Amino acid sequence: MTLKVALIQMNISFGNPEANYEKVRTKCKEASEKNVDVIVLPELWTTGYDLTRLDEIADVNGEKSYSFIAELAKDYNVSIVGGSIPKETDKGITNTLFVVNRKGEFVSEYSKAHLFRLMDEEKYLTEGNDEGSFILENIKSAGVICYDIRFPEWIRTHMLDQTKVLYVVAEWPKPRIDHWRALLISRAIENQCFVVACNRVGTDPKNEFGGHSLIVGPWGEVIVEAEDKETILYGEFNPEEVDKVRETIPIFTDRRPDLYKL
Ligand SMILES: NC(=O)CCC(=O)C(=O)O
Repeated sequence: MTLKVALIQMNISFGNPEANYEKVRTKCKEASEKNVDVIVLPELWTTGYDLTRLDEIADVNGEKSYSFIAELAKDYNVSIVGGSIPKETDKGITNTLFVVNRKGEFVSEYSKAHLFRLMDEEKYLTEGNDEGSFILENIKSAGVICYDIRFPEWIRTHMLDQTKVLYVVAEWPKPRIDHWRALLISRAIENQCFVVACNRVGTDPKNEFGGHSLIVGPWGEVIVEAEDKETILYGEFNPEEVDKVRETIPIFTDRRPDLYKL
């Protein structure tokens, strides 16, 4: 079975949720016309990194964004890895990814575990403490957020249970786009999984973002890759290929956790 995915590599209107909702609505409609199974959005797509105004513009309990995405999923008969949004909770504002299926039903949510100091996240956001594993389109999957990919032990934690697809949603700046590519390819090779990674483009007052959304296969091959312009990146792959790679080089059998200081 092949999985058809669409990655919405968009510019994000700084601190302007209404403009971003409208853009996401248009892009999801366009992607759904290609009969994709899964649509993926970038990190903090409702607000961008307008962190100093999160008290005003974060989504209370994530309710508005969640219903918006659930409605789109139902209308267009598509599963959605809904990027992430700033979610106002009792414990603070989290950078939260949520996933809905084709019926618009809630599948899972995950709050970014590693906050990125270089972009002041730790001053305005509260870190998550739970894993991002879920089943989507009958495939064992996981979703993490941007800086999380620099922590191979965290990604490995998600991969120990036959997970086949890792979704990554990001706002990754252009000056480190080589890291983005290298880290994603490394995570795919070392975990023998598909990596489906959606970045944003454009600028905000402090950063220029690098795009290069991509899909990597379990041998580390780049299946499709965007440039640094706004686009919808389409890709198709068979998640079962993971099993062949894991049989050929059985790293999950050969690993020696008894030796590792983790
Ligand atoms: N939004 C992010 O987490 C950015 C991470 C990043 O740029 C990095 O170099 O890591």
